[in-house]
Amino acid sequence: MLLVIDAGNTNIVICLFNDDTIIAKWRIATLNQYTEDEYAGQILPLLTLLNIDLTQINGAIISSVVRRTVKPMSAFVKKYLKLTPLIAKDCMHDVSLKIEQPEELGSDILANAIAANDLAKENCIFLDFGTALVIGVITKEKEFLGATISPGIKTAHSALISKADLLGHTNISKPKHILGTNTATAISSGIYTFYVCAVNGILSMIRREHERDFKTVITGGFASIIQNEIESVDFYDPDLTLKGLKLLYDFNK
Ligand SMILES: Nc1ncnc2c1ncn2[C@@H]1O[C@H](COP(=O)(O)OP(=O)(O)O)[C@@H](O)[C@H]1O
Ligand SMILES: CC(C)(COP(=O)(O)O)[C@@H](O)C(=O)NCCC(=O)O
Ligand SMILES: [K+]
Repeated sequence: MLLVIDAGNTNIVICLFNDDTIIAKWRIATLNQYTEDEYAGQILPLLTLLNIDLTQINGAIISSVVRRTVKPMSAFVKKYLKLTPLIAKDCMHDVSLKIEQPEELGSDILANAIAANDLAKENCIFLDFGTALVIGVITKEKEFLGATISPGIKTAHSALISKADLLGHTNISKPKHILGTNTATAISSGIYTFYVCAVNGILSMIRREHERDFKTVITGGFASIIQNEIESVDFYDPDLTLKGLKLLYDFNK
């Protein structure tokens, strides 16, 4: 079994692949400066709950866009699973990065690109609705052309309410009417509608700039609330990043 760890800015997702199938997946908050033993305290009970025999885990890969998590996560895998994990950022891959500073590219974005290419087998735009909203492009020939990085839905919402004295927390969901009739429904509609328009706008601008068609693949914690409003989503895969990391692992093992 392969252990895949994807540390994002909000959640660390931990999953187990048995061959190509995800047999378990857990999310923990990306909090604090944890030690390897604290990660063990969080993760080992989850494995035990499912009666996972630790000796059956024979590989591990870690992707992190949160620098402070890399060392202790890696130390956790070494100490408790007796494995040396691959670090996604240091892995070889066959994507041609048409960008100025390849070393800057988040390994979650690279993983998404690899999985989107594998899934769509065509020129593809992938959208990841996490802490950030990342919209990237990978061609059929595995050229990564670049991305847009915007505030994610919750990030934009938090920024708004932290700056506005009279605004409080609201759930973001598809509004019944565009015009809210109280503060909560006005914010909910405002954030939701803003993202729907922005995403559809960015998609059509990418298509126009590149004068070709693209399949679209969406993922990330907030993808499910917005997917029906995005014009022509070809694939919704909540596990896109994890699957990309598995492909990266296979390429490097
Ligand atoms: N399975 C889920 N169901 C519903 N909401 C989710 C789920 N996973 C994540 N979220 C929400 O999405 C947000 C962040 O998504 P995620 O893609 O995990 O972010 P990041 O990769 O930046 O850590 C979280 O704040 C959480 O509220
Ligand atoms: C863009 C991101 C913040 C997305 O993070 P996430 O929303 O998954 O937590 C992350 O991929 C990152 O820090 N990337 C480095 C910059 C770059 O990829 O160009
Ligand atoms: K992510």
